[in-house]
Amino acid sequence: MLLNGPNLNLLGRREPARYGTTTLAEIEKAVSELGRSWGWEVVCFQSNHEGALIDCIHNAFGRVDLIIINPGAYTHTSVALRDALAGVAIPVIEVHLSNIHAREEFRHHSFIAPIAVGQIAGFGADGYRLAMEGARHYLTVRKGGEGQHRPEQSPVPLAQAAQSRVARLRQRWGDGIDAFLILSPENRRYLSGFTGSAGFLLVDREGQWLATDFRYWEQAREQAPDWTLLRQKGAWTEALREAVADRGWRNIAVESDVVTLEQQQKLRTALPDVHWVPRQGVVESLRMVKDEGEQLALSRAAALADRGFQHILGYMRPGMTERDVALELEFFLRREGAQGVSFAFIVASGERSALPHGVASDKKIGTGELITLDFGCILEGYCSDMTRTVIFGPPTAEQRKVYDTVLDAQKRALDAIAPGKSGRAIDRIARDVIEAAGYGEHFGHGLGHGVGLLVHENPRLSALSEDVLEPGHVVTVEPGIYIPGWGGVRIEDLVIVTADGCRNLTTSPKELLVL
Ligand SMILES: O=C1C[C@@](O)(C(=O)O)C[C@@H](O)[C@@H]1O
Repeated sequence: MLLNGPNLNLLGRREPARYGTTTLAEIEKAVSELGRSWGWEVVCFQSNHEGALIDCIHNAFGRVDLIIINPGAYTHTSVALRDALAGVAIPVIEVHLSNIHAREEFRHHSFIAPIAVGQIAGFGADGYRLAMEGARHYLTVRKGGEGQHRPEQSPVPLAQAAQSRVARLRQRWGDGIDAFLILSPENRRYLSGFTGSAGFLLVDREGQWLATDFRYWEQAREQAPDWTLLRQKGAWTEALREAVADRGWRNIAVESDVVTLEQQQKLRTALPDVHWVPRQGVVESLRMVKDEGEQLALSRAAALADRGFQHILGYMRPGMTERDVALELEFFLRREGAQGVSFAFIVASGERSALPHGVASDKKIGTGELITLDFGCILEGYCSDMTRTVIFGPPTAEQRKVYDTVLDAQKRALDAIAPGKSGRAIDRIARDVIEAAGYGEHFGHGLGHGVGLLVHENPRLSALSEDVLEPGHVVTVEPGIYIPGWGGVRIEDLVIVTADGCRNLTTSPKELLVL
């Protein structure tokens, strides 16, 4: 949606030396046509009245993916316009024809800029085209999906990525190993691209085999074309025995943190001469660093969760049960293309918000209660995870204090994230803030965890963590304060560690939303 504020209807004749000669009608036409060429529908609106602009923004809730706005003089005066934009939580790009920062002092401040994705100023009418380019970039790259369209289901280029993963596995599995047997479903998928629910992988120095049963033979050929397919017809250990038979392998590594006692016995019985070498976390350590395709899938999953939050804000009312809210949220995410949810959603209100993992119950949500919503969805196999705490009705001083403490802790931890920092150090930064505010005993869990094919994986941000952050790590940052009998607050974003800090995949507003 393109919004223009007061006096911009005069463009073309208004101070042409400053604002140019292009009319608003010409700008709106150009923007609409550009949008159409990308398959977008652009709605344009101009008003000289603050209230009319605010009504238009309210109407956009749930219907519009992004707002490009030149608020005119309201830029510098209107808290109400800013609140409307923040309230509907639609991403905003602010545009000005003139460079407001090079003009009178009173034009230097914008009430809109702090809640905007970005600001474009000083390029005349061309600024609107630049804003459109910015919108396109934001919606496709940063938010991970164009417009209201379903998130693109294009597969992460797994087959290609998977080959380099196998090469890295060979480098890392250590000396004296003839082959590696992979039984973990996530590791199987990560290395081969095969998404079926059953099967195993065998990798030696030169070859790679994927065994699966009749249900998946076609799928396996398509998804894992570089793997030699072992058609499993009976017990999986039988297929394994045949595959290993004449190869002369003595030492085969197994995932010691995955293999059950029963599987261990079966392996020993099927291949008594093989020495099964325990190896822990080898593939998992590769999985910690997400490649480009994985980062894209994760950012899409996070963007969909953001849209889910926006949707549920408009749906929630006092008197609904936590379960009503969780169901609607899940239904929305599934309808918008999620393959599944990352975990059973947490919707914890009132005293229940003191339960860090208060899965949605039949409790009715009341006015004045803090409500913690912790949820995520799966796209292309990759999970998202986010938490926001909101309230119906004005917060008490204590609720505000707890909220602000958690927010401060979260922001400081986010600011500190960078390659080379330890998970323990980042956890400490958030914990110090919470301890200093007197709530130390009420923050009993770690600050964050890695997210990928599993919603909880390494690296960890916690007091016990040995992990050191690297570019490509994807972690949650989720401090919380939980006071039994009173309630709690948690705020959680999902971020990618970059070369010089982190990129936040969660873009939902973080100031306390009073519904
Ligand atoms: O009306 C306008 C136009 C403007 O938003 C611009 O586009 O440069 C800058 C504002 O300061 C001014 O009040």
